[in-house]
Amino acid sequence: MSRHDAILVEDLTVAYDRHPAVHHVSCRLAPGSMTAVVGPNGAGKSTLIKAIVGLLKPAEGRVSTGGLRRADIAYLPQQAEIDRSFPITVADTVALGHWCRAGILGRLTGAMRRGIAEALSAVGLEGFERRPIGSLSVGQFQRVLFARLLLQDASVILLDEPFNAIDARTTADLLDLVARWHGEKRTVVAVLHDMEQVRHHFPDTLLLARELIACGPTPECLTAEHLLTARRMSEGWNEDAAVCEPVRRRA
Ligand SMILES: Nc1ncnc2c1ncn2[C@@H]1O[C@H](COP(=O)(O)OP(=O)(O)OP(=O)(O)O)[C@@H](O)[C@H]1O
Repeated sequence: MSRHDAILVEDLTVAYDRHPAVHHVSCRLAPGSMTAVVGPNGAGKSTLIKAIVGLLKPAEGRVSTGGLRRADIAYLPQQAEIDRSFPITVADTVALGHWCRAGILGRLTGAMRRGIAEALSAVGLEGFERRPIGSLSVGQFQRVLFARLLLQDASVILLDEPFNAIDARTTADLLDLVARWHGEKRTVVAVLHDMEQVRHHFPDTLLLARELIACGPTPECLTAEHLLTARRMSEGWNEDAAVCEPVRRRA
């Protein structure tokens, strides 16, 4: 695991067809922090995560990932964005965690295979190596993706709605893994909808409604007042008319 400086988001605007989904957001995610990203539907949470990973380019502002290489940043997209019809085994899916580091031309060594077996055991899927991923339940597949994250050994781990449609038992097991990563001083950022989960497990929160409402210790961010502000801003947002001024000046 590589050490890194804080992740800095500075005056970030990310737009789709020039309509901003994230609007002039600035925040700092300290190394080793564990932050929940929350906000109403369509608030820009996934967009912010994708911009931090580098999958979306800023229309304005910038993201600095503390001197890390792309391989040091692990990203788990929403399950809905992952094609499970691809005929690939559990072992090969988990092995992708190695390829992120070794490159796809590397060979699976005996040590790597042991690593895969250990990671599967850690997520409660011992002996699942040969199963095709298409045959797994939603919860089992999420466990596989967490095993892959374990192998990737990244300094920064970004999770987009990791517990959406996941059963309570699996959620509890995977939350334990997230807490373990936090204990290992990795930087964890997770998009979440369950406020109780956030209050219980995430020391820091970033509340978004396209613009930043609050960022910092969870008890200070998740106040009734901030949540109301986020809801009102989200309801008041005009999808069609909101071409970002700085973007328009540039065009
Ligand atoms: N690929 C895309 N093309 C055009 N617009 C998009 C695209 N992806 C997202 N958007 C729009 O950007 C806005 C923010 O979407 P985003 O998915 O980032 O929000 P979110 O907070 O993650 O939402 P949810 O909680 O519903 O998952 C929404 O209005 C959405 O419709």
